[in-house]
Amino acid sequence: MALSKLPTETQNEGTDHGKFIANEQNVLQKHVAFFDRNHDGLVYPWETFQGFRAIGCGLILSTVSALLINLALSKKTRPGKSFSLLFPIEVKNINKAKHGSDSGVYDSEGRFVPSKFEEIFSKHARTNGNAFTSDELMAMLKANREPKDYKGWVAAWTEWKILYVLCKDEHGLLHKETIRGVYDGSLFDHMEKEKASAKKNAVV
Ligand code: HEM
Ligand SMILES: [Ca+2]
Repeated sequence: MALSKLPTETQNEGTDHGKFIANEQNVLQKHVAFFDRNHDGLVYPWETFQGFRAIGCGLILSTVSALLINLALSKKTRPGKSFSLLFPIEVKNINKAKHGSDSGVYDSEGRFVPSKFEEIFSKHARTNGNAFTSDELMAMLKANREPKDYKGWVAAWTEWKILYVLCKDEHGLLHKETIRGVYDGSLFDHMEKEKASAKKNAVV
């Protein structure tokens, strides 16, 4: 076998005329690619901010999230590279930014693990089966906690809490299909379109 094209070297390097294309297998790349607003494979803090604004988050949440996410993840996704004051996140290495105390639905390569996805509902969505109440979500977070992994606890709590606040229905339920969409990032596109059309209707 020719060594010049090892799959591990090429699998995350998709580009089309200079545009970064997320790897189909690495679903975590798709989760993050929404925030790479100009598709160059890097998410800068202002792009994280723009992405949060595009899905309807307020100024304060968008600003604080952009600063914290880029400060926390930039170095991890730039192995071997020196510190950058612009705090870019490299989408192709996003699996290196995984933290502890997560659900395990993304594996260490950023792939989506269907059995883990089903497991979070069979174990924790006790009332409805296909949706979480707020209490069930908190119970899941607690169950996922690894001892003394305080950073992981905060990261997981923040991810799930923001998702819950943004996407719960009128009965306070967070649905399975919504959660599926957050894993592959399609939820963000959907929210952006909804927000844009709501704005358009408000103007007309
Ligand atoms: C409103 C925006 C966002 C929401 C609601 C959100 C929500 C989530 C959720 C629910 C998970 C799954 C955690 C688990 O399986 O336990 C997750 C994982 C992850 N997210 Fe986001 N996310 C958002 C934005 C971002 C951004 C901007 C980045 C980075 C640029 C990012 C990077 C990650 C990473 C690296 C993981 C994997 C964590 C792990 O499995 O250890 N997310 N996110
Ligand atoms: Ca970018």
